[in-house]
Amino acid sequence: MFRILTINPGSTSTKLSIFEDERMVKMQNFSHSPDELGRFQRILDQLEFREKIVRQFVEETGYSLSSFSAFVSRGGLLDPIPGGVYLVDDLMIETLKSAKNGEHASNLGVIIAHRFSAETGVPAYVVDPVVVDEMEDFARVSGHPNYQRKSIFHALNQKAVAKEVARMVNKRYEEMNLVVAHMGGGISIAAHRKGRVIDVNNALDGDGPFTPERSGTLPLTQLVDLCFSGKFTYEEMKKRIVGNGGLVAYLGTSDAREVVRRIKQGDEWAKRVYRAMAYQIAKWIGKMAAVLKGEVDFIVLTGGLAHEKEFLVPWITERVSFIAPVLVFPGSNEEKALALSALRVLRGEEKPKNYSEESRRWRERYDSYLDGILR
Ligand SMILES: Nc1ncnc2c1ncn2[C@@H]1O[C@H](COP(=O)(O)OP(=O)(O)OP(=O)(O)O)[C@@H](O)[C@H]1O
Ligand SMILES: CCCC(=O)O
Repeated sequence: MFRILTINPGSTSTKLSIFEDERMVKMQNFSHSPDELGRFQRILDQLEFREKIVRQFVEETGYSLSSFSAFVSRGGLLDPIPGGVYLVDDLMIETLKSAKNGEHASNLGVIIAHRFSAETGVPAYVVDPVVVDEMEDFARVSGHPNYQRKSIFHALNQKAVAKEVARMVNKRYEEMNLVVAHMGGGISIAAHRKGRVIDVNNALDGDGPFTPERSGTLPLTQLVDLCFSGKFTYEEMKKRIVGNGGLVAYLGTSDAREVVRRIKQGDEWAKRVYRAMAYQIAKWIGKMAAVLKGEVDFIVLTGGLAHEKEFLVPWITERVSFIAPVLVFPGSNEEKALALSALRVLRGEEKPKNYSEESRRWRERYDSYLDGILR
């Protein structure tokens, strides 16, 4: 029997679980209030706080860290790599500690898993980090040679749900074309072609539909004007894009349940904003259907917002169901996806990838793309 600890830190939560083979024996979602996290200036400063939670969670089960077969975490803002399972290595930790690709709560999970591994000799893995990049070169072209589109998205849940759909219809993921919309605090909408995510909005950097807490794509010239108006600092402008954008900016809440409550009480403004979010999501699904040349087996809605079946899901569905059947997988399948990936490696069914090698290979391909673009 293999015992696996999954570590999944999000912007407002730390989700932990323990699996024994395929069986989940414990799962807990620790929510962190803005007050609790507000005392930390940088995400990296939360490391000890989050690590303590993980240690306590394990201690309460009565297991020792050395009784585990693997520690596995959702990866963070590493250098771009293809999807898969990766052995955590020193280069990964260096990349995340330097935050050279930015800060994200998922950076912490990898560092914690690596610490546990150093302490016990048990291997640590990362699965489908947010930087998974399988984009076609076409999709990287932004409209100006100085700017390249990037692939940053909910790779772990997107791939887990896509594989679940394939299983459901007795096909392999590599045989299917899907448009998957992960709709959480951030929203990513991706074209999966035969097992590769060939295009997706950058869910973290102001690209895509607006979301509960992010602005998505904004009118560029207005944004530039505001940046140079002298009214806002760099940090304030960034916060308008991620954190205080979207529903938070329009309605003062990121909670879809609160928005639904207001709509039911007759709040027409809340209804208009929420409907606009559904409209933008539908437009991005349409874009990804065009990427797949209309050859779409299913459209898949997932993430926390996919629970909201009274307004949001029907509003999206009415605009996109002409493309392909719409499937709804509320919430996320991340814990199971992490554990099953580690299990495949532990059983010798899959070989973990090497981060240093894959990121170097990606960089070489990217450099040759850039040579073409900047020529
Ligand atoms: N049962 C539910 N009914 C309606 N809305 C819900 C429900 N559960 C969660 N949501 C909404 O889903 C959104 C958050 O989704 P989720 O929990 O997937 O986000 P997250 O994990 O914080 O961020 P991300 O998915 O971007 O990593 C919020 O707007 C929340 O109000
Ligand atoms: C970018 C993917 C994860 C998130 O939205 O925070």
